[in-house]
Amino acid sequence: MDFRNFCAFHETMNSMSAKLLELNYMILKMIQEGYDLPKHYIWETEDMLMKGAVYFRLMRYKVPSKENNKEAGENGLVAHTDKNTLTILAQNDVEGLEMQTKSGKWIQLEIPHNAYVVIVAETLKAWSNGRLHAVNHRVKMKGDKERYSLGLFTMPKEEAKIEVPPELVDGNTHPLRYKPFTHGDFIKYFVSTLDENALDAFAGL
Ligand SMILES: O=C(O)CCC(=O)C(=O)O
Ligand SMILES: [Fe+2]
Repeated sequence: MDFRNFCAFHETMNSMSAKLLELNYMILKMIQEGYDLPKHYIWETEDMLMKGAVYFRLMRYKVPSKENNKEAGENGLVAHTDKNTLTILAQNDVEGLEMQTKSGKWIQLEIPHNAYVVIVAETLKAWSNGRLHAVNHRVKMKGDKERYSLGLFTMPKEEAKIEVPPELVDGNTHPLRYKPFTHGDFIKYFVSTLDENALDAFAGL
């Protein structure tokens, strides 16, 4: 890539990440409005859930080799839940992203051209008192085309205390599921255990 092309590419990536970040904030706001939370939460929750690092990643998935192809295409990304707040993904028109239903079945997404996928991550699940589901997902490559995806991942600050708003707690239908925790402690615990259910360690009172 020559320098001029590189600058144009850089500019496109910058304006795309800015737009996706805006969309990320907009979705969070819609979630809060959907729960009918008092207005002051909009700022407080943004501060709690969105003011840390923002990662914008381009991912490349190679065409599976012949041997792997025979074994139903093991290339891709292992099953996981995201550990940030909200993830927004875009892809070139090569499918491969799969989501696991609550009953354990894997479904391959058919993502329309130019569409985005929004994934609720673990911290947002905790904040919502488990009302929002952080879906288990993976990438399985099968065909003969490379797949590219672009992801924007928003995260709380390390020291941000994740607390369920009292409005989302209801003794009968939604008792408090997570004690307040800092995002840094959650990530430290996850990195040291690599336990996909790390959030459970912050459950209970
Ligand atoms: O590439 C994709 O579609 C998914 C990527 C992903 O799940 C991740 O990076 O956490
Ligand atoms: Fe993910």
